[in-house]
Amino acid sequence: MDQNDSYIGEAPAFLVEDLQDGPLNGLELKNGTCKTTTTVGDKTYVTVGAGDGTLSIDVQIFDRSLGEWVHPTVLGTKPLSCKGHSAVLCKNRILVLKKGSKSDDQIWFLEVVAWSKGVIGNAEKPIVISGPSGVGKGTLISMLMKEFPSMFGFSVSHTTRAPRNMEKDGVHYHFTEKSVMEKEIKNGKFLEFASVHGNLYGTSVEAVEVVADAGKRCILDIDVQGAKSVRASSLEAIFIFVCPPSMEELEKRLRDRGTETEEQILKRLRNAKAEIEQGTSSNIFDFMLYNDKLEESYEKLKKLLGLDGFVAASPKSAAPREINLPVDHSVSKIDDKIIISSGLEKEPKNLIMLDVSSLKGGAPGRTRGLDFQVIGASLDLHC
Ligand SMILES: Nc1ncnc2c1ncn2[C@@H]1O[C@H](COP(=O)(O)OP(=O)(O)OP(=O)(O)O)[C@@H](O)[C@H]1O
Ligand SMILES: Nc1nc2c(ncn2[C@@H]2O[C@H](COP(=O)(O)O)[C@@H](O)[C@H]2O)c(=O)[nH]1
Repeated sequence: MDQNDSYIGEAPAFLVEDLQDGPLNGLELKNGTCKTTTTVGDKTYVTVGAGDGTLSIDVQIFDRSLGEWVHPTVLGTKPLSCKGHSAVLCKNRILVLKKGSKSDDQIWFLEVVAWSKGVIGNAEKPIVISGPSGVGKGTLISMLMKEFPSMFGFSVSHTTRAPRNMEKDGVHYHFTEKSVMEKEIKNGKFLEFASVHGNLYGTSVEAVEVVADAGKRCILDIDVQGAKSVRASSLEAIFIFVCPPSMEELEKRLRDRGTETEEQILKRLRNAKAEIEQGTSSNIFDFMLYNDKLEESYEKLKKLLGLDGFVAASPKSAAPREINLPVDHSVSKIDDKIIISSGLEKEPKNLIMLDVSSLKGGAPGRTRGLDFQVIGASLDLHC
């Protein structure tokens, strides 16, 4: 272990020396370009990058009141390290700017302590569709995605159930071993998960965020327990419960679909009763949709999503706004503005002003609502 490595419970000598001078905020440490310290209350958060782009940026905490190092379990997808990074405290989160990284990988938030990727702009609220097995959720979602392919994207869940004949891994589900999924649940990969009809199902944070990253509105097809968990999470969504016209009709649809064994059909029908009771009586759902006649139900669904009379346009070619972050930069903060400046000493400074006044969402996943302005001609800006 060299002097740049950090120990759990013991402060490396060079860090103690740096930290003795009092709280440092967002400054890179003397001994390494890939380490920053940010102080929040009693704790100094040290982000450590390996610099080779393969390992992730590590987080260590120096508890100043105890004089001890803490190595926390950090939730969320971790950013890979890079040529170096800067950090600045804003709105109780640490904004980390990665040097020399791709435009969709430059801005991260460390939400004391979970990582969430910083994204320019906002996304429309995801739509959670729930209801008993066989009611027609998948059918309605397919119709919506077929008519509005550029508007909606599907959240591909993980499941431990076996694939059906026509189902493709990565398209309908991520089919996963139980032991793998249990480990991933422990690692904080899932926004929600539940045991449904004897198998594990879960929505990963990434499944929802990749859809929004592609500029589409995300649709989740999940059971009532999952909807309840999402409702309790930081993800703001619209919740729709799909009801069958009768239990007889639900049974007919399940049987006619021909994808389940007799035992599974009976299990799903038993669970349906509890789901309908919960779905219709709880405060989880914003809308009830009775799926009797398919075409009529589809029209109602479009209406409640504000899509009635809406003509599907061809995809807009609005390119995402990207910051071209200078590799060598310094960071400072004035109120809700983060000033990123580059340019050699005595040369005119190139400035990017990152506006964090409208931050939305947060860990786990993405922090949206960032905006920026470029002040200075020589910075490339892809707009
Ligand atoms: N309004 C409807 N009238 C008649 N049949 C329907 C209607 N809606 C869907 N179906 C049929 O019912 C069956 C079940 O539909 P679907 O697979 O979409 O249900 P689901 O709610 O997604 O079920 P699961 O939760 O098990 O995935 C399918 O064969 C579908 O074609
Ligand atoms: N809580 C979650 N429920 C999910 C998820 N993905 C699907 N589901 C629900 O499971 C049942 C059965 O689905 P099937 O494909 O086996 O018929 C159904 O009610 C789905 O809505 C998930 O990620 N989380």
